[in-house]
Amino acid sequence: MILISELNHTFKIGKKGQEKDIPVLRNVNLDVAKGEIVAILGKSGSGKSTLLNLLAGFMTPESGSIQVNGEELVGKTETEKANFRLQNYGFIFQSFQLMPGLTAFENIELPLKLQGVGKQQRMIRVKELLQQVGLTDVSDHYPNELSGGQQQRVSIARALIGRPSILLADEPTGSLDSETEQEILQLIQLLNHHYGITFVIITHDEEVARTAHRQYRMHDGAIQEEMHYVS
Ligand SMILES: Nc1ncnc2c1ncn2[C@@H]1O[C@H](COP(=O)(O)OP(=O)(O)OP(=O)(O)O)[C@@H](O)[C@H]1O
Repeated sequence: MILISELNHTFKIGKKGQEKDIPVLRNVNLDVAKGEIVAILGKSGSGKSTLLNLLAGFMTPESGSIQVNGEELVGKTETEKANFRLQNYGFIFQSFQLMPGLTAFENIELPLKLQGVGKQQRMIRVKELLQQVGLTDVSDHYPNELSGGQQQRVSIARALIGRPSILLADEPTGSLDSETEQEILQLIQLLNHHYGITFVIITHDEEVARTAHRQYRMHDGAIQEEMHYVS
């Protein structure tokens, strides 16, 4: 489903003519099968966000290949990449990124509204998602009237609105206490199990990584799959 091969990326910083190269990803290889939860672990600065940004198509790598659902992402135009994202990906962020002036229902509904989907269809789909993430009772609450865990549930429902096959999550439980973190991790597992959604989760939290089927660890821009031996 996702096949990243020989991916390299270098940032250039500093004044024109005196640029300095910052190599950030070195020969990264990674694969994610359909229906898997894969965690990418690593300390701050190891290159996790850069890898996620490349996988999302927000940046172009210096070299290498990123194939998703059989399509090569590297070389696509910005418009092609935007369409590709709409069709394949949903995003979850540490900071939820909800619109404060919209209710839970309206936040989830917004992407469909922007795509011009009719009211009747929007109602059906949003109600279905509210139920899936367990928020039916608070659908008319504004983000500041919801707990952190509930806000993250809204953002997960919003990420699912376009029926993506892959959710890309950047520290999805990073702003939550450990009890709420467990609830969100259980929701991720439920969505994976019942609806076959593939998850790529970047995190520095070993607890989060344990919910994944497989883990990769990044260190100074290099990546290695963690091996688990059963004694
Ligand atoms: N736009 C940029 N220009 C130059 N250097 C950058 C840029 N973005 C990231 N870097 C550098 O690349 C390295 C990897 O950063 P990245 O954000 O990918 O790490 P990370 O593992 O996600 O860290 P964190 O967990 O703190 O978010 C760091 O040394 C960072 O300073």
